[in-house]
Amino acid sequence: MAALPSPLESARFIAERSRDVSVEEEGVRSLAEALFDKVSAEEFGVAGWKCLHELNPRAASEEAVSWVFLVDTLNFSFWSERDDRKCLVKYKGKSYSGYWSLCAAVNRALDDGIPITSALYYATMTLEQVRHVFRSDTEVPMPLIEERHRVLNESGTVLLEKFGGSFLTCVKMSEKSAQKLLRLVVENFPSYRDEAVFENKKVSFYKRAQILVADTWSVLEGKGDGCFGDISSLTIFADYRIPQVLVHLKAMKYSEELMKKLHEGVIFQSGDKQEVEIRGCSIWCCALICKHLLELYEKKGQDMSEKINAVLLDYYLWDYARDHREDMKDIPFHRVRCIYY
Ligand SMILES: Nc1nc2c(c(CN[C@H]3C=C[C@H](O)[C@@H]3O)cn2[C@@H]2O[C@H](COP(=O)(O)O)[C@@H](O)[C@H]2O)c(=O)[nH]1
Repeated sequence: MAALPSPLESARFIAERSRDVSVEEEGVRSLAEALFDKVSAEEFGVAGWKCLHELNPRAASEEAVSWVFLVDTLNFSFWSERDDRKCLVKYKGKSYSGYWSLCAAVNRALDDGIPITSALYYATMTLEQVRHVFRSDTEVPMPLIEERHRVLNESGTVLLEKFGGSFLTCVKMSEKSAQKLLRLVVENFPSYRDEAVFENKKVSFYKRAQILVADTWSVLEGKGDGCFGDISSLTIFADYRIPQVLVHLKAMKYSEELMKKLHEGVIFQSGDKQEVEIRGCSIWCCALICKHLLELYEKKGQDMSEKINAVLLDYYLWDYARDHREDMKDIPFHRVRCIYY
């Protein structure tokens, strides 16, 4: 399979030609300055993945890696048409929405003795079993449940046939290279092939493949099989929350025409020109923020290349978006129904 341009090369290509989305140099600079003190905090580092999120596994075991693979295989499209009618999953007395509703449903199933993180189980799960495991505690079901069923069967079958049913085996084959693991995932698991065509050129985003590598790095705490020497080569993960927060923080800007469509709640198709511009510019914008942050520290004689990378910036911005929903309500997120993000 001929390799496509990397997500970073794709992002640069898109940002240089984008018409409805622009990266705001001044906004990038001031956001980097605003983040300057935050990045040296403990929770900004890889430890934040566990200490900030109660549903994430505590262990760094094979089972924890299997949890990550299952969750990131289903890590797409949680947004609801109406904010007052959405899928919620109750777990240990707390109600979770969006991405966290997925994690809550997985942990609920495990507590109920359902081996949901085992490829042997989800490779042959029926649609009814998937509906049961990922059932909502409201009348609104989790979106794209049929696609989730298909993707589970497909990924479980590949994991059994090629990696002995264990994603840790795939991780070990990457020999501590994030890029090699990314390639192994994209080449072997079709649902992770998050690609598009922009101005007649193939481009890649690999949002779920990259977040899978990042979450594997996080769950293994950057140690042992998860000690990826090239983790900084990953980009942010082009979902529907990061663009929203970048526009809110004025590092990125939408044209009036695009903003109008977003306010009208237009549903975009995966691969639409404006959708590709939103995703490509988000990746490029965050690459520039990381670059500025490193330069700001360099000026102070500090090499922060171990502490600042697109993965940690992404996690911070995504959590920020979660915690500032109310402040961001004037910036609509772009709506796509797809299995890629
Ligand atoms: N760029 C980026 N996108 C991310 C994540 C995560 C979950 N990662 C967390 C887990 C541990 C880490 O510490 C992260 O905090 C989910 N998503 C995407 O968001 C969307 C769901 O949003 P909402 O409807 O509001 O729940 C959907 O496209 C989903 O694929 C991330 O980290 N980065």
